[in-house]
Amino acid sequence: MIEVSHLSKHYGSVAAVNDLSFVARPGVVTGFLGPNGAGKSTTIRAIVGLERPTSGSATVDGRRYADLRAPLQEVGTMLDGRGAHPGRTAVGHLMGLARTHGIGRSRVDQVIALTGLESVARRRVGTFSLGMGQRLGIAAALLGDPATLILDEPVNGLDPDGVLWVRGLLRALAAEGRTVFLSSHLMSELAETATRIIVIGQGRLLADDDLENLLATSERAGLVRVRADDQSTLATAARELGARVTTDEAGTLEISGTDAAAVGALAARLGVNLLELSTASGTLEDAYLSLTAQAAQYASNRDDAGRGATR
Ligand SMILES: Nc1ncnc2c1ncn2[C@@H]1O[C@H](COP(=O)(O)OP(=O)(O)OP(=O)(O)O)[C@@H](O)[C@H]1O
Repeated sequence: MIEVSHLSKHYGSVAAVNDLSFVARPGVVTGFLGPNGAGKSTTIRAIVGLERPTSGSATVDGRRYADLRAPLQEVGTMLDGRGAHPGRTAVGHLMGLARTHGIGRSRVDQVIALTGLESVARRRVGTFSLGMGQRLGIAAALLGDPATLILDEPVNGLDPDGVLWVRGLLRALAAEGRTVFLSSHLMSELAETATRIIVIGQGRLLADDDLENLLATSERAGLVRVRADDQSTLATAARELGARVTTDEAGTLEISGTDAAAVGALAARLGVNLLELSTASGTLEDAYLSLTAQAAQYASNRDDAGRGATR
């Protein structure tokens, strides 16, 4: 379990992380999301002991990273897929890490097999594609069979097969009871892999919720999309019943304030033939954009209020 409690990190006058608290639980894939500069890397670096917090704390299973007896066996991290020396082979890199932690050759072979690197295990890391480098980073993170995994952008550079493989692997690792914490700027990817989402902006917590709940807050959730042979008659009637009707770029009607069954029944009463009738599900992207827009609005109101007070 990862616990971040009232964590703040200031660089001079910049508050990279500002009184941030959240918990990433075992058995769950937790996604960590935020715009560029939101403070994700700083938070992750504080969790793995690479940054000293200005105040607050970040612990793994109740202990600071620096106090872990065998970090590799407790927390697997992939902060940079290209962490290995280019002149080393994949197996050489993993053996080097394994030796410092008393991990045997058989575990090295296991993680090489698990990450699909058998055919390139003896190639120099400098010749690896971005995707192979990511697989090697994941292999290194798994080496100590840790209960907690922290992965920064794990699907970066992977081909579609690789992306599917990472999704399956991370879900399986969480299903074994591990804490899986990953950051990604690919929202659709996070929505496919994580079931809990933490969103930060300007160093502060914006949301910490189950994916399902976040998706339900998306403005598009429940929007009825319809194409028909006489859209203007249908649109007028729907508006008269109090629904809000807009048209997307492709000419499809998007109706809110009602549901698909009611729109279907209305069309039948009017004698309008439906060509398509569906209900849009929310996307993480929508939910995220509305959260970050609210945060920007709040910040600008706060700034305005501050300016007003000094006038
Ligand atoms: N060593 C540092 N010195 C000064 N400022 C820093 C330092 N590291 C980060 N910052 C600043 O802190 C803020 C948060 O940066 P951070 O890298 O944690 O964000 P991020 O969410 O990881 O962004 P990205 O998605 O772009 O990697 C930014 O304004 C950044 O410029």
